[in-house]
Amino acid sequence: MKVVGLVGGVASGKSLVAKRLAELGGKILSGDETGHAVLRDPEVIEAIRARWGSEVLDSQGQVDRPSVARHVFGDDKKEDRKFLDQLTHPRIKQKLLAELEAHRAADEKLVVLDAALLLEAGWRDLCDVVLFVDAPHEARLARARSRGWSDAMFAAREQAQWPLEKKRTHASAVIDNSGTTAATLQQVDEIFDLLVSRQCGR
Ligand SMILES: CC(C)(COP(=O)(O)OP(=O)(O)OC[C@H]1O[C@@H](n2cnc3c(N)ncnc32)[C@H](O)[C@@H]1O)[C@@H](O)C(=O)NCCC(=O)NCCS
Ligand SMILES: Nc1ncnc2c1ncn2[C@@H]1O[C@H](COP(=O)(O)OP(=O)(O)OP(=O)(O)O)[C@@H](O)[C@H]1O
Repeated sequence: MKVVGLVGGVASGKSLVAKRLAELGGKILSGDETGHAVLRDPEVIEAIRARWGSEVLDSQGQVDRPSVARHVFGDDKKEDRKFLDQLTHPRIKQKLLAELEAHRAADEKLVVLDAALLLEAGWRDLCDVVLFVDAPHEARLARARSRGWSDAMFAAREQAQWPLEKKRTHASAVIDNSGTTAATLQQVDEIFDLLVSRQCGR
């Protein structure tokens, strides 16, 4: 089984690449979705309530993510972000490991780990290869706007991550998503062929 990690800037196209790899037979693990599951853990909810108060919980007692986001993204919020990362990242890794083991047991050929913070969180060792999805700042900003993010939200999340050049140097290959989606999907197909098909004896 090959595990492919996807990294890149905010709104660079990681989900687009992941979706194509899934169409080609890969199984997707999402760092964001696994993080959301961790926020439903009662121990995590209690730690969050103790730090920021009941106002970050909704009427069902679940974590209200936009409220937590306001506490952790921003230049002056490093300590709060560190708190959240230390609370969630080990639990996310544990879940990812369990899912990887289940896929290995089912003899899956390819698993895709779509996780913006894969490198920052120290999950590189879960992957055989890491692909960096590249797109210019302006395109990413425009794509983020079209999914409802303000420019401030975009900048604050970007600043909370490694600089893109640093991410790129830790990747095994780069996918250029500065053009049409068709051009990107073509690159994904080629990489998939290298990763899986040829090794399966075709
Ligand atoms: C802060 C939270 C509550 C905001 O939730 P929200 O629904 O608005 O965002 P979502 O989880 O979908 O993440 C969207 C993007 O934000 C960025 N992001 C999320 N968490 C972080 C972080 N701790 N540091 C830097 N960037 C982050 C990533 O680019 C991610 O792809 C949530 O992201 C969270 O619990 N983060 C900590 C866990 C984590 O690191 N998750 C990402 C794993 S890849
Ligand atoms: N080549 C492209 N041309 C036009 N739109 C694109 C292209 N690639 C991605 N998009 C659009 O840009 C947005 C962001 O893409 P996507 O969700 O794949 O990025 P992401 O890296 O997974 O984002 P994040 O991790 O920040 O959630 C989506 O709305 C997607 O449809």
